[in-house]
Amino acid sequence: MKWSEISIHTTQEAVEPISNILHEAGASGVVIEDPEDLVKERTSVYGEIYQLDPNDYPEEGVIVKAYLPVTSFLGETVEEIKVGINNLITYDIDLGHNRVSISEVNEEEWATAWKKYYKPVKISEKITITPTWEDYEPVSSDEVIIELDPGMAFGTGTHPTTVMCLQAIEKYITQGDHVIDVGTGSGVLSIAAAQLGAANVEAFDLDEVAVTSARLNVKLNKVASTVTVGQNNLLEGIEGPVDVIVGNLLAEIILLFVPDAARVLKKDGYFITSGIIQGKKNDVKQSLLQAGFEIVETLEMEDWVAIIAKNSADTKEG
Ligand SMILES: C[S@@+](CC[C@H](N)C(=O)[O-])C[C@H]1O[C@@H](n2cnc3c(N)ncnc32)[C@H](O)[C@@H]1O
Repeated sequence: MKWSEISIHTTQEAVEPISNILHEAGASGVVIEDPEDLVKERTSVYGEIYQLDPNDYPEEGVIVKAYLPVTSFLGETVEEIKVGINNLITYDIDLGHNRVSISEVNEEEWATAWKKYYKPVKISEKITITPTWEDYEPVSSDEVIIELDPGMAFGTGTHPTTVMCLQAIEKYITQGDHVIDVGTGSGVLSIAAAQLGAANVEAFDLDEVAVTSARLNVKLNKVASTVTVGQNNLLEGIEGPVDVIVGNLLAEIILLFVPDAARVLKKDGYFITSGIIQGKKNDVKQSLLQAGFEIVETLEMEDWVAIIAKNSADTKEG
């Protein structure tokens, strides 16, 4: 099959919404070329992304690439993508150069294009994420290794919003917890929660591709007895009480389900939210406080913010 590579030169802030648009348009995965990856402070403390070639990266801005099968609808799909990206301006998202280019690649190039970017990465004190094709040997006995096939849904584990969620999961989840993961993508956060001792994890995503991908990754990591994956819109129709809710979604989407999170969480349960750009941090904080949450920690990485909030209100169920 022939593949077309769509490449968008944009900003760090726009990477996540553009990735979502590409997924919605049928891209089976997204590659992010961010020059900051070449100089990340992770190198000494939290491992490194090996063998990155500076020639693959832009001098400034970020390049987001995705691969679309060449069909007779390709022209329309590309137009839809461009319109979707331009609409992001209405959410105050800086698009930078916003240069979109298309080129054709063959199947072989497509397969290797992926592999060159994904290497084992140590994300936090305990968690290392490794792509399925790498043979990774644990360095210590308590290391938590998550194997992911990143080619299918959002969540290679290395995006700053995911990294902060994983660090918060490691800190706030305790043995036996019941956890809900809203917008599971590749399932990475649910797998981490299960491996760190959660007794029960419910993972939800609106996108069918993500549900399939998360199920596959859950099986691959042998946590299917703890993690169930289902298609659902946010927390609609979900009952608690649970100990922890994690949601790595854009601020605009988090704001839609803050009251539901308070309803479903136990008193003193944690709501780990990420995917928030700096400019939207206070809106999310205010909404959390209004719903009866107490803010216990705010994490920041690049332009992104994660907020960990504790439910001070009693739930109906709990
Ligand atoms: C930024 S990705 C996060 C993926 C993964 N949890 C991670 O941290 O890497 C957001 C995910 O939320 C999903 N999503 C978006 N809107 C949603 C909704 N209304 N209900 C459930 N999932 C949604 C998207 O399909 C996508 O998989």
